[in-house]
Amino acid sequence: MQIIEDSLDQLLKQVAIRTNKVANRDAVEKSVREIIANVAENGDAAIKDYEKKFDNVDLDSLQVSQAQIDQAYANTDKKVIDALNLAKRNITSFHQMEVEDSFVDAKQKGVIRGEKIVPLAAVGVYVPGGTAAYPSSILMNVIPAKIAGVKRVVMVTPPQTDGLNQAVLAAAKIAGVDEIYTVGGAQAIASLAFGTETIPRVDKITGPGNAYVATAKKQVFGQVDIDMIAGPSEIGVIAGSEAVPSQVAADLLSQAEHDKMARPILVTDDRQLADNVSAEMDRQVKLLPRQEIAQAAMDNEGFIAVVKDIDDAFTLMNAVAPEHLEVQLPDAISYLNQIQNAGSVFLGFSASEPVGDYVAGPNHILPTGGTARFFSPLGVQDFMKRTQFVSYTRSALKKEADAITTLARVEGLEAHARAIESRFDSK
Ligand SMILES: NC(=O)c1ccc[n+]([C@@H]2O[C@H](COP(=O)([O-])OP(=O)(O)OC[C@H]3O[C@@H](n4cnc5c(N)ncnc54)[C@H](O)[C@@H]3O)[C@@H](O)[C@H]2O)c1
Ligand SMILES: N[C@H](CO)Cc1c[nH]c[nH+]1
Ligand SMILES: [Zn+2]
Repeated sequence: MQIIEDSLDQLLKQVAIRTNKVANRDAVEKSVREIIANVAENGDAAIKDYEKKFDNVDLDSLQVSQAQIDQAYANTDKKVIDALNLAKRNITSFHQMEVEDSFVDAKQKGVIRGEKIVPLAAVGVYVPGGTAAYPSSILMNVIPAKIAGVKRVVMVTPPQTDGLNQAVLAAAKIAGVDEIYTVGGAQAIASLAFGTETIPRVDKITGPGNAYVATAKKQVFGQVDIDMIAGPSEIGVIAGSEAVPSQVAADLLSQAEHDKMARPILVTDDRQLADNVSAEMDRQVKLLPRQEIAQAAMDNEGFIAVVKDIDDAFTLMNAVAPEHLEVQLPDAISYLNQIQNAGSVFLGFSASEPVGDYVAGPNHILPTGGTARFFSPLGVQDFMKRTQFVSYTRSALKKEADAITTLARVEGLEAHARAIESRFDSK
């Protein structure tokens, strides 16, 4: 990967240029807009056309039957089922800690105030499936939704030319998905946002995907809620001279292999480590089955930055705001409060990123493209909404009536003031 060694100011400028490339984004946005409009107008027929065009599959039916799901579960290797169940246990125990409670406050005489938290009624979860299958992303999407209490979890995933992926269907059964439709890309997002003859319209769409999926979610936001922009994977590693080059390289490649647009970044204060990691990546990438994808990500999106010291490394990484951040430094946990922007953080030499992809328990559906500045990991809160309520007795209202009517008249809203005063008119 390209190594850049410069002052912090220059490196910050480079990061801004690299992470704000618009050329590619414009082309994707245009084609996604067309796909969404076509699906909104032509429903299932448009979906089937796109599935032929992009995934090379002729679809008769879009929905997967319960019998197909049960059969897939029976076909799946017990070792895979056991691993999925272990992941499920850890994801469940972690996400149960996120549950928030409703509250009621009755401290003021005659006034009751509160906030009621309810699950969303129907959500659509996107499970990627273009160049790899993602059973783990089903668990990450669906377990928090079910903990929240969502009744209708609708899963969409691209169809495959060689039939449905059996581990994906098995994971859907383990996670408790309610309905599955084989549709992918922007057309899947459009179908969940607008509804078609077969696919129900949902209240919110969650889940990761490639640039087409992430862009489509952005475009349908408002018609439907979305969780975040969870696009092509990213890994930032901050490492010093104590890190092992072959391990740093392996971790960077673990995310590079997701997508040609994935982004592996190393920031270090040690030029020798930078050279060694670069050489290791060149060696290791040739040994990977997904070499072509990982190499493209390294060439197009990846870089190694050499900074003056570790404080500068954190400043630069906070500007990148990576989806995943590994801190490969001694006493890594002591750096936690230097991290402002990252989707998920992996502390220490053994916390290799894939531990979080599969089993640790925190969610692996995470913000990308610099959006970790303001988005959070997917969680139980994403599947719940809040409604607030108040109740006043007449005498409690009387005490505050003057303040209400004063504020209403300051805003020129006479009807508001009279609504309050009508409670005290003598008739
Ligand atoms: N950020 C996260 O939390 C997270 C988690 C897991 C995976 N991911 C990312 O998910 C992505 C998975 O990507 P994938 O491609 O394997 O599967 P995907 O399901 O996201 O995308 C496949 C779909 O893309 C559409 N598509 C492909 N080329 C197109 C084109 N030229 N025009 C219009 N549509 C087109 C097709 O409809 C296809 O069904 C990767 O980028 C990976 O890094 C991100
Ligand atoms: N690293 C991905 C999130 O960017 C999640 C994943 C699923 N399977 C393997 N990895
Ligand atoms: Zn991964």
